Amino acid sequence: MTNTTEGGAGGATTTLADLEQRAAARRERPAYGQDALITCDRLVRIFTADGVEVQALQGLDLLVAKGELMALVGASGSGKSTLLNILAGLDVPTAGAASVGGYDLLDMDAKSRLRYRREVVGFVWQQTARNLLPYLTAAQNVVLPMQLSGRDGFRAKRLHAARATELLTMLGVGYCHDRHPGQMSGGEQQRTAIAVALANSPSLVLADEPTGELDSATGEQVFAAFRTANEELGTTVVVVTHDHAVADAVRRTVAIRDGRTASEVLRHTEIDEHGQESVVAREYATVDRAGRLQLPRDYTAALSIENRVLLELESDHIGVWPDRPAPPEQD
Ligand SMILES: Nc1ncnc2c1ncn2[C@@H]1O[C@H](COP(=O)(O)OP(=O)(O)OP(=O)(O)O)[C@@H](O)[C@H]1O
Repeated sequence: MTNTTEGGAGGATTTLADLEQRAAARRERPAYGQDALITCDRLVRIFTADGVEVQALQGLDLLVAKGELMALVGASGSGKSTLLNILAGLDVPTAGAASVGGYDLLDMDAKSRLRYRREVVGFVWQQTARNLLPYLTAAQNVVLPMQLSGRDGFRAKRLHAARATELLTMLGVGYCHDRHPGQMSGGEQQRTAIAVALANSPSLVLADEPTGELDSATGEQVFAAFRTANEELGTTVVVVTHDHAVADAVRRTVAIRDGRTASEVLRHTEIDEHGQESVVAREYATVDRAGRLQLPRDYTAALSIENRVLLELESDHIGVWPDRPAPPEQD
């Protein structure tokens, strides 16, 4: 039997066998985010302050693969810190789904939340003073999270001390081993903070504006330390930043607008016919799970697009046209 239906845009004929094939392909498609380290699926976070609701995240979708080094950017108030706090296990979303390394961030009891925060994720804050305890040396600061995660005894102590030395050296601040934060520069403190975040070998390190308080040369050194952690240890790194030098130095920069991922820039290296290497950046708009797309504001403004557009499906692209009033009918 060959039932046929008229297809949508092109009016092509679809057979029953085609439909069965499509249904089978859909069944076999891997689940959303199956291979990702971070999966955010229609994530919502609503805050209520003085009886007023603020929708900080409004159905945010994001996948981050294991081993990525990526940046999150966006205007003030777009929801970046809210997302980072959720991924850090410090805040709980109102709705949607979020998981990191198999931990469901909406459904963790107090014990697993503590284990998650100690062992799966490391965090570096913008304020250097918030990252380190002032009365401990750099090495003691790095040892602390290892002690807190429960391993103790003489052998453990030796291993902790050796790991602290190794991490500080790897990040270029081995010479700060016995210094207190007050005896270190802002950049040295931030690199030590990265060592602290890496102490328990987390899969993920999150950083909120880690170069925000630093001059550009020092900021570059701190970013280089994140890159070292990513390349040497394979740690996935997500950095929220307003710093163009950081946003331009990663392979993937995701922009958040009004609590949703709006666009992303992907960069790759190309080699021309003379063997010259150059980094090529392409900007993409994000299509969410429901097929929604945010058009860039300057594009909509340039064509005076307001509340609707005409769409035309072509064989290899979709045309988006401003809605123009129909010309007056001729008598
Ligand atoms: N605890 C809270 N209570 C009430 N509203 C909040 C709370 N935290 C964040 N918000 C609101 O949620 C929205 C998103 O805030 P968020 O801090 O995530 O933005 P952001 O993109 O990190 O901004 P910035 O770049 O200025 O740090 C803002 O409107 C903010 O005022």
